[in-house]
Order: sequence, then C-alpha cells, then structure tokens
Amino acid sequence: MPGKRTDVISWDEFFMRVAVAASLRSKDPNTQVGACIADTNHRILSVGYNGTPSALNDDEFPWGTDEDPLHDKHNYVIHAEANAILNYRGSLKDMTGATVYVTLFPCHECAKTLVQAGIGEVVYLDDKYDGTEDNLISKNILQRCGIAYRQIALSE
Ligand SMILES: Nc1nc(=O)n([C@H]2C[C@H](O)[C@@H](COP(=O)(O)O)O2)cc1CO
Ligand SMILES: [Zn+2]
Repeated sequence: MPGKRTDVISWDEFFMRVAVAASLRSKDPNTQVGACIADTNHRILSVGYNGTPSALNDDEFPWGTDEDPLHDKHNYVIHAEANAILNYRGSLKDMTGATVYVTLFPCHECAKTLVQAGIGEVVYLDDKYDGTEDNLISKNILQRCGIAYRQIALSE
C-alpha cells in the first residue's frame, strides 16, 4: 500500500495563496491586495480584494493618486480586508477568533474593522508601508486590542 503524501502545503500557505489569487483580481495599477478569512476549523469564510464599490464603473475611475481628493483613488477603493468582511454571508459570531490572511499589512481603518468583526489573528505577507504613520497606528490598534499579527513567506 502506498504511503500518503507528506509534502503538502501548510494551512497558512494554503490560505495565503488564496489571498494572493484574490489579489490578482484587483484593478489597482499600483498595489494589488488580497485577503482570505479562515476560521479556527480551517474553513474559508470569505475572500476579498481591493476595488471600487461594485456599482461604481471602474473603467471610468481615476486609478491614480491626486492632490484633489475627488480624483484620488484612495477615497474610493474598498480595501481587501474590508471587502472580505463585507463579502461574508454567514453570521458574524462565527468570525470570532478567525484569522485574516492578507497580502499586505492592514491599514489602521481595516485594523479597527477587523478587530470589531472579531478577528483574532492577522497573518500577512508584505509590509511595504512599515513605519509610516498609518502603519504604526494600525499596529498600535492591533496590539492594544490583543490581536496577534505575524508575517509569513510563501515557498517557491
Ligand atoms: N492593507 C491594505 N489593503 C488594501 O486593500 N489596500 C489598497 C488600497 C489601495 O487600492 C491600494 C494602496 O495603493 P497605494 O497607496 O499603494 O498606491 O491598496 C491597501 C492596504 C495597505 O494598508
Ligand atoms: Zn485598509
């Protein structure tokens, strides 16, 4: 009888690869972010990526950064983590203690939202805004709320 395969990918890697796949749907030309929320039983609850509200035609959308807030993408895009929560069809009580896998460290607005949704842990790939004011506030929020965060890398 053949033995079972043992070189399978870990749960961390599996959920992060789902997040990476979601990020490939992003229309943002500069930063594509994906998020995958998994519960403590290793079930995927939801997935999201950064994009405009679906009713807003993203072909007519200014995808750049602009001094004029009316033409700055940051004021229109819903972040990947927020979309993952909004896409969830289940009961929020089942999100308690879940882990969010996100390809980029959450901003401080998403940090607040994730905490309030009951997320228990943040696992991230990249932290390209490490040390910026927003990033420091985000880490402060997570630390003060007792939400652990850790960085992982994907195997080749
Ligand atoms: N964790 C995050 N999740 C996200 O979905 N985003 C989104 C918002 C924008 O669409 C894009 C950031 O654009 P830029 O400032 O790097 O050109 O990524 C950004 C962050 C960073 O905190
Ligand atoms: Zn955010």
